[in-house]
Amino acid sequence: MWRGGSNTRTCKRRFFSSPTRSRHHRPPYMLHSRGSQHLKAMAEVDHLAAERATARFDVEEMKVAWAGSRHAVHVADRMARLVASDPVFRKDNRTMLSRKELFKDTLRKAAHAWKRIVELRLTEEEADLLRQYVDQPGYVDLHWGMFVPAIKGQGTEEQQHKWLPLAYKFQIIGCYAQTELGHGSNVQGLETTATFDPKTDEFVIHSPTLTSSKWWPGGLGKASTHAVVYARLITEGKDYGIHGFIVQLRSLEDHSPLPGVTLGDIGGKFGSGAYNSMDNGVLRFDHVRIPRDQMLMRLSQVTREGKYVHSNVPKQLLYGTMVYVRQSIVADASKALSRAVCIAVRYSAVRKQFGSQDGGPETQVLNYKTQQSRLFPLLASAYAFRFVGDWLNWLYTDVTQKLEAKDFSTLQEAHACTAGLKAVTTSVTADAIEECRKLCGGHGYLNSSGLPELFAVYVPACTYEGDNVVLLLQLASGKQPVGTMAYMGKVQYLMQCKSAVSSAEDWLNPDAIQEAFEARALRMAVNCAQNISQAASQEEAAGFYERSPDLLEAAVAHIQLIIVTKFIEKVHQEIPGHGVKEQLQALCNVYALYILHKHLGDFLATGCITPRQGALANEQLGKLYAQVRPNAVALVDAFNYTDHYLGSVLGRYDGDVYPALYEEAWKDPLNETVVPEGYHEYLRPLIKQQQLKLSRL
Ligand SMILES: CCCCCCCCCCCCCCCCCCCCCCCC(=O)SCCNC(=O)CCNC(=O)[C@H](O)C(C)(C)COP(=O)(O)OP(=O)(O)OC[C@H]1O[C@@H](n2cnc3c(N)ncnc32)[C@H](O)[C@@H]1OP(=O)(O)O
Ligand SMILES: Cc1cc2nc3c(=O)[nH]c(=O)nc-3n(C[C@H](O)[C@H](O)[C@H](O)COP(=O)(O)OP(=O)(O)OC[C@H]3O[C@@H](n4cnc5c(N)ncnc54)[C@H](O)[C@@H]3O)c2cc1C
Repeated sequence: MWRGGSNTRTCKRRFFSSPTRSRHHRPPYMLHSRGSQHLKAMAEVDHLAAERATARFDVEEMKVAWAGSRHAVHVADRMARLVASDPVFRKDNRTMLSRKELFKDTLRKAAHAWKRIVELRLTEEEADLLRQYVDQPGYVDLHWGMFVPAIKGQGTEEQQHKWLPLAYKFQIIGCYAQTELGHGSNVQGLETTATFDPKTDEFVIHSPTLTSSKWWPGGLGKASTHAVVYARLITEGKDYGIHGFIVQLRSLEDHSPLPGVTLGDIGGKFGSGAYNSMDNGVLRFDHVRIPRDQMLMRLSQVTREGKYVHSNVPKQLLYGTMVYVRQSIVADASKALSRAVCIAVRYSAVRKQFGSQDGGPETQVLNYKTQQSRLFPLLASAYAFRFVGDWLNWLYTDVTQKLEAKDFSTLQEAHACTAGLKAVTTSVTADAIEECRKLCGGHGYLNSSGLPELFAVYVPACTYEGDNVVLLLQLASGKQPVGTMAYMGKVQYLMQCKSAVSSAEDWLNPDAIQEAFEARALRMAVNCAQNISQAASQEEAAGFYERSPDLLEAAVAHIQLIIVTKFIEKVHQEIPGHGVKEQLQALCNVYALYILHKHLGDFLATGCITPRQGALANEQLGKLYAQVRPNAVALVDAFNYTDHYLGSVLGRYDGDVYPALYEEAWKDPLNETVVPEGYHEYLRPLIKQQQLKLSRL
């Protein structure tokens, strides 16, 4: 009832472009020179072979651990290769396309993807993987990711019967129109109205103010024919708050807006290429009439007479589609992060700087301890997010089954976990992609590194589906010591326990880690509660408001505890494959001790550990980095990404970076002519003028 969608593991949401200007306009000397032959010969070398040879574990088995099963590896392999081998899905110069070209290319790719899905009779799992590997944000993401789930979760059986077959066959295209110009986070503050007219048995959908214009919905701007619109339900003169309605926006004959509907795209967004393939839209209604049965009536109904009836279920079930997407965003975080880390690790193994003695080899930058201390925690985080994402998917499935049986007991826990994990994993991932760009030095700033676009596509995840700060503040309400909060039941012990760690090796004990993280999270929560009651002698809300920055930090501590706990639990399981478990154990320790080191202030201020124990954790972290180093390239190989999906000259599997960088540069439109456009207009007159001046001197 609450979930809106299929619980297939969901992932990225992008669709991509074919280059329309991919000709190499190289100067003649490039085409026939010895240099060119040299580049060709170089391309046959696997520059990372030596790195792969040092791995102390079975990479194929690690692929299984990462993907979740042998079947998952196999299906992902097939879909990735299907996309990589199809010229329509080329994406190598997407950042050079104009907005219009990019959007048209997105439509083309989506149509082609659908054709292949139908021709090959792909399963839902395969189709979704294909969508991910096409890797270009587009209307289909919102159609499948939010429109369909909203109808499934909030529509009655009859409504599902009527609308879902149309959506499944793309006879209609839908989007999720909730956010308005004036309100996004505050859903209860939305202004669009849906007023019931008993005379005609219709709702009148209206945008009463400028700020009530729908603003942001993906797929709305140009593609969608329909939307699930969230509006204030008014009947018998009373406002019953926000409800969902299916509204047709465009003609199914010629795609023109229906009478009373004004809509368009909201304009260019951050970065080149990136999320600009998506038509985020604006929408206004001028007294648009829809039949009463287009209100999504699973949770509450309006009768023919106009009487409002609310089923005996929590009203927050209306937010179910958002919860569904939030859990899929957590699964996606590990994908985006692992892509960035894969690029940075491979490139760091190829790149050499300094350290040459008497003409000997220079040092691979991956050997610098500073590079390791910046990069390996991100590698560990990718694995940590992967496993916590799997767990969250399980939790989501579990709560959905309970809700079907009218058991609402785990609703709050599921909401808090999805909100908190969405906030923490997306914030860390966005920062980590930028860090990976820096880890790749100057070349990381080139579009051909893949990192600028990955960042630009990813960073709005910190905002959409709930601003991360707003979501973290949700954790502060309604805490009961159940599920992931169960440790709070040990309040007496955790408030006074002292860590027994006395050597660096002691930090390898999962119980020591677990206890320190539990004590820190609990003490921060208790401190907040005490401070709130002190700050607000009169009213709790005032104290909450006053101490909300501390609440944020306490919420992050709680979520980090969940991530650490789920990683530890994963490593305790049976994991087949030579050395696989040991590597995951090392990464789990890196993740936990890195968080401990980074947030040392919290652990010290709450008295969970001593400064000496903090120093020992850092000492152990250094040892773990040395352990990870020979396995680093193999650990990113285990993500099993094709070069097409990575889309990075720096992250190439063969590590043959320099010829690729060199080749890529010549594809830039600026290199289509040897003498640039504008030379005769602006450069030549300037130079000539200066020459003339000089000759007069
Ligand atoms: C061609 C190819 C074909 C391929 C076919 C393949 C098919 C495959 C199918 C799978 C595809 C999957 C694709 C997925 C891809 C998805 C891509 C998505 C891209 C992202 C787009 C982004 C979209 C959006 O951004 S939509 C808009 C999102 N907006 C928000 O998130 C708004 C945030 N605000 C809120 O959520 C709320 O307003 C909130 C929670 C901040 C405050 O709410 P409110 O004011 O009502 O409540 P409170 O007073 O704060 O709380 C009261 C009470 O309720 C509890 N509560 C709040 N929310 C919930 C909840 N959701 N559940 C349960 N409980 C909740 C809250 O904790 C309080 O509890 P108390 O106990 O009373 O304290
Ligand atoms: C790329 C993209 C795609 C999107 N797609 C869709 C879509 O398909 N459908 C749809 O309906 N919407 C969509 N959205 C809208 C998105 O869900 C909202 O932008 C998001 O929920 C944040 O809301 P807001 O813009 O109102 O931010 P605001 O709430 O205005 O945030 C501004 C600042 O205020 C702070 N803030 C707000 N409230 C509080 C508080 N209570 N306490 C402390 N700080 C607070 C925030 O932390 C932030 O720093 C999309 C947005 C983006 C960027």
